[in-house]
Amino acid sequence: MTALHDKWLELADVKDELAIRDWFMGTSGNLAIKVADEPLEFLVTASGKDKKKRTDEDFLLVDADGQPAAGTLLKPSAETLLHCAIYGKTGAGCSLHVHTVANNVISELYGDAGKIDFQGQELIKAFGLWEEDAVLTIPIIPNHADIPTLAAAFEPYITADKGAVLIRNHGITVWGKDGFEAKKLLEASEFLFQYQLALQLQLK
Ligand SMILES: CSCCC(=O)C(=O)COP(=O)(O)O
Ligand SMILES: [Zn+2]
Repeated sequence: MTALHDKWLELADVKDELAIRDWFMGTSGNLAIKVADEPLEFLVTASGKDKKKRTDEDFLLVDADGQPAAGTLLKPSAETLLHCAIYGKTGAGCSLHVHTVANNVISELYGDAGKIDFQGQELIKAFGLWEEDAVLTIPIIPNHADIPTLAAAFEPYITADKGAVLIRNHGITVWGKDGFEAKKLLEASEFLFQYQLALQLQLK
């Protein structure tokens, strides 16, 4: 089996699991997985597809600039530049972007603050934060329609091989060393968002 085939299957399996959670509403979301470092090549979801379906045209290989690495009729995700920024700046191997109601509402509630902090929550350990008083900070950036502008706003927050950034009233992008870690961070983030929204309802 080739690295490309292995990585294709790894990303397809992650995609199926996120689809079961209904995290690809209205064709939203995009996923990527690194295939090679030198030169950088990664698989990214084709733009505008129904990501709940599994097909042979779900992903295409792109280069460091997000351009197709081989002749194809498929169009890379409109948000490929964000994945390029992650692989260009870190050793991450997988990056995931989904739109959920919870991540959108949290991004709007905390958008003016530019971040949301989580402390005293067991699930922040998913991000490697094991200390008693540790704080997980998830930055929130504006949702620029122009993707190069969005990628430029996103880039300063790519500071480690794993992380998460909320895009206001749009969605979340997470990255980690492989599909397993990126999915873990995504699920942990969504748990924390849902918890925060449920808690705020109780406090009213
Ligand atoms: C229909 S959702 C608007 C575009 C978007 O935010 C997204 O995540 C999906 O775009 P893609 O080009 O990756 O299909
Ligand atoms: Zn999006």
